[in-house]
Amino acid sequence: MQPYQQLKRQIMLLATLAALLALVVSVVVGRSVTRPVARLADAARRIEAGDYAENLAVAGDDELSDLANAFNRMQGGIAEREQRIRHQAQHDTLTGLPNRVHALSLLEAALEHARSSDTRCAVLLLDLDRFKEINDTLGHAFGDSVLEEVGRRLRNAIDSDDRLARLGGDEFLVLIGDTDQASAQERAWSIIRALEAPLDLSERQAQVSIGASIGLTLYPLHATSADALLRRADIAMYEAKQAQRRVAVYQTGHDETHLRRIGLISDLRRARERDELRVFYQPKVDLRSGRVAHAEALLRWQHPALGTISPDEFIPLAEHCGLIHEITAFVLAAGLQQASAWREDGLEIGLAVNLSPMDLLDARLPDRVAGLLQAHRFPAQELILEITESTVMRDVQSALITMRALRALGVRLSIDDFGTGHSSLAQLRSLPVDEIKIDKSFVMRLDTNPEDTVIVRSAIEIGHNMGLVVIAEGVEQSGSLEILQRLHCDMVQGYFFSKPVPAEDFRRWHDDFQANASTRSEQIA
Ligand SMILES: Nc1nc2c(ncn2[C@@H]2O[C@H](COP(=O)(O)O[C@H]3[C@@H](O)[C@H](n4cnc5c(=O)[nH]c(N)nc54)O[C@@H]3COP(=O)(O)O)[C@@H](O)[C@H]2O)c(=O)[nH]1
Repeated sequence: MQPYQQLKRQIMLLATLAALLALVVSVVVGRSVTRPVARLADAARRIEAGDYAENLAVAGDDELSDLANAFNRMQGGIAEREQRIRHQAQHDTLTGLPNRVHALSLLEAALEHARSSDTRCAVLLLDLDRFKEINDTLGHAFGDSVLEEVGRRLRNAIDSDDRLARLGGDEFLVLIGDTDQASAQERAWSIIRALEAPLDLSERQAQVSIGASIGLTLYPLHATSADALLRRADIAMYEAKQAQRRVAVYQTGHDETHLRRIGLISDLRRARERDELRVFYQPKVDLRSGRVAHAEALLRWQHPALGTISPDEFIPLAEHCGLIHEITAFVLAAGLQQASAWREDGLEIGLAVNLSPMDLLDARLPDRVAGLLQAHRFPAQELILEITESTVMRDVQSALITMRALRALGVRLSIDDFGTGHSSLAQLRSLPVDEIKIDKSFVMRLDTNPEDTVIVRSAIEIGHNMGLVVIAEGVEQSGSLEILQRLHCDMVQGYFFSKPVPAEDFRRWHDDFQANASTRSEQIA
């Protein structure tokens, strides 16, 4: 029995040892599998939380190491894609510059820095001139190339500490830290100069000239919040554009004008469909025949709340917001319809219509004019289009293309506001025009200001030497009329004859004028 008991104890001992060994082995094996799996689970949680900083340590070359390597590659891929998405959300795809959203956070950061370091910073809002025409006439792809090149020029023009962004469309923002007004203005001018040379669009084998206007505000002088600084920079930019000053610093108190402007722009978009636009007519009188040669179409806006708005105020707004082509088309159509109706009714006069600077850069204008002349069966030579001298001189080459195309239709052209645009005689001689209109600022005080007589006399001589018809506008007094007759001016226009009036009043005025022809010829002759 004893040997049996001993054997049994030995078997029990061996069995216990075997069981213990199995337990130890299973714990060791289990740990070598669960530890890496737990580390992978931790890494997955980090990635989920957006933390891609740490890679998993990889040792050995078993299946678990392969899995860890795959995890690291996946983490790298996600990090890269996330970085790309973040960059795309904050940058403009065309120029690669920070976009509006990012620009605002850059501005907030710049303001925060200026506040904490008690320094000043400047906001420069840049808007390209003529970009809309380039886009409209040469196409959006061409416009995109222009924006890319402008982005490159601006990058080169700014200092390394400045921040540059594209706010959208043709609007760019430059932030300058730790600066003062004089230095910021100097920087603005160097940016303007950088855009002066024609843009070389090599991929399109084209060159295009484009200018810019910059509005400037300073923190904390002009405002302390990002929103107000940007808004006031926009006000200054508009003023720079209107006054053709290129760079303007915000002037305190100009916000109300800006608010009225914004309101008017939004109302102007609906003015036509609400039937608030009216064309008035003012006579252009031929001094030799004593007859009315043309009726000049002058637009009026009858605003339902603000009353009559002057074209001096709303035409620049229409140009700014891209409505001017629509407005010009409206005046041309309404004027031609009215003048045709008068002609059918025995009143054989021509029509004069004003073109705005932007119309002259619109390559589609000649076709539109041709279509309207045909639609109203109006003789082309009886239509005279008035273009201001400064408009033509701003971009003579582009203006010439449209002017020649209009002239080819038989339409006549007049240089309006003559004497104010500083054009040289050589430039004038090269223009395909038929008439010059001496600006009213030289004519209105002709009877009392001898210096004006000198200017008007030389303008008449210049016009006649070039074989052009000369008209003087702003004739208010009989004394001025007499001087113009003595100086052999061909035509006159002004309140002395009639203010611009609605079509029915014009017709009545004209019939009276004709009926009193003999009395008048004594007066005029
Ligand atoms: N592109 C377009 N421009 C237009 C259009 N309609 C008008 N305008 C331009 O707006 C400016 C102001 O025009 P308006 O208030 O109509 O003034 C005209 C005349 O009333 C004024 N005038 C004429 N005679 C006299 C005068 O004896 N005294 C005096 N104080 N003012 C007078 O001059 C304006 C005519 O200007 P002009 O075109 O130079 O002949 C003006 O620049 C208009 O051109 C439009 O449809 N499109």
